[in-house]
Amino acid sequence: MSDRDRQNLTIIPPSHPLRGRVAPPGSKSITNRALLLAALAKGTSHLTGALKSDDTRYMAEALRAMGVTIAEPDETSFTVTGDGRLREPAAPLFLGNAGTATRFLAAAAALVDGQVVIDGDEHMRKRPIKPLLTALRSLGIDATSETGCPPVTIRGTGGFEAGRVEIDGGLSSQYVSALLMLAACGSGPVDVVLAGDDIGARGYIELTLAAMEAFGAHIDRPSASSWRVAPTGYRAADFAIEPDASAATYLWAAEALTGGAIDLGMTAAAFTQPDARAYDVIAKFPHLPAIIDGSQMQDAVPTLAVLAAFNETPVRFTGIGNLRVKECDRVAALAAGLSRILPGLGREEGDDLLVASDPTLAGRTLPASIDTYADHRIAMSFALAGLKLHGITILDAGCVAKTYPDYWQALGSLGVTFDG
Ligand SMILES: O=C(O)C1=C[C@@H](OP(=O)(O)O)[C@@H](O)[C@H](O)C1
Ligand SMILES: C=C(OP(=O)(O)O)C(=O)O
Repeated sequence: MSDRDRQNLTIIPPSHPLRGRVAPPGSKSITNRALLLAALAKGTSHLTGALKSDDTRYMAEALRAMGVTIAEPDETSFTVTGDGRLREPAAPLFLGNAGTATRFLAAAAALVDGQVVIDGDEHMRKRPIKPLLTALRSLGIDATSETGCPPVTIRGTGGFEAGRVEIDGGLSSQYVSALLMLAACGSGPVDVVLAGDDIGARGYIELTLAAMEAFGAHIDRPSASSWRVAPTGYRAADFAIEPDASAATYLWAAEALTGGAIDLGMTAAAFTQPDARAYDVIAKFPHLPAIIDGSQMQDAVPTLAVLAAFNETPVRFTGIGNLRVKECDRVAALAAGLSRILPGLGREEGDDLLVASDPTLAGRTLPASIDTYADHRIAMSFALAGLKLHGITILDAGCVAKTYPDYWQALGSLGVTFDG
């Protein structure tokens, strides 16, 4: 099927362990950081190993609309030429449901001398951005939204007041990353300081700092919750993007569930993204721990939750409150999808997800249509259930195009077949 099809797919459980070689696509998180940093740099940057998917296309298109030249020499490369400035776009920037693009550009738009409207689809319009706007305003930037979610209007003056900015990253670490990337373009040093709840996925901040440094930024770390960013701006760089660790989790889980061997072309230890932590948890299957704290590997939680259904013993997922403000309410979507397979298999308790687990599930016929709520991770994780059960249908299977357009082909290359 093509990337854009919005069709339903029934997975036929393979009668053999999944074996073969599948290289996951480039990291979404790193590609969208690199695109922005390269766009803010003077000169030409070559990004290789990049992801080409809905989320990165939205980012690239938005940057083009702000005057950046972006060529695509091949399927995994971008050549980005900037002059250190972003220009006022002629129309609102539409960013679909790409959280990274939306949050990162809402901050970077402060560098435009003019007005930028940042908008997304109906899902993005429910994802909070107010803490980021509050922080931008404290830097003297005119940033508003009527609902606390996109659409957002930034009326920039081409710069901002350097100084100190506090940010509450409790709902999304992307707010912190967005401010950090903006901070290097100030007229003086900027202190970015965490306020309120600690951020869940700290690993994403490390990814941001590493990408900034690769494009010439200087960052001091006076404490575990503050960063001093020097006013260096960015310089063009040749930058290799590693494969996507969240995408890798589906392959690791497929391997564990079927007793197969899938060669991803790199070891789990070689990833710098937070979701690579899931590898060690998946390796324990079918003896997953009774409690899994998902806070530091949030995007891997759907993968782990579906795997947990086939575990020997039940699993409680904690630290996942902000999964409710991702592409959909993932705590609710996981509980609903699991319970569609077998009533009570998944249950919400506060913000925790309880997976009842049933080691006798494998091999059964349990017809279930899984509503994906246009969420790529719900589609990709429930496909794993279809490797062991007859009758699993993924609705709107094309939504995987957000971050892994070739997902179904990848499973197909391992011998999985589909109806639909
Ligand atoms: O910075 C990033 O690249 C990301 C941060 C996480 O989001 P939150 O910080 O909103 O939790 C993660 O879920 C998202 O897929 C990518
Ligand atoms: C939460 C996700 O994406 P984003 O916030 O970048 O839209 C995700 O990819 O699981």
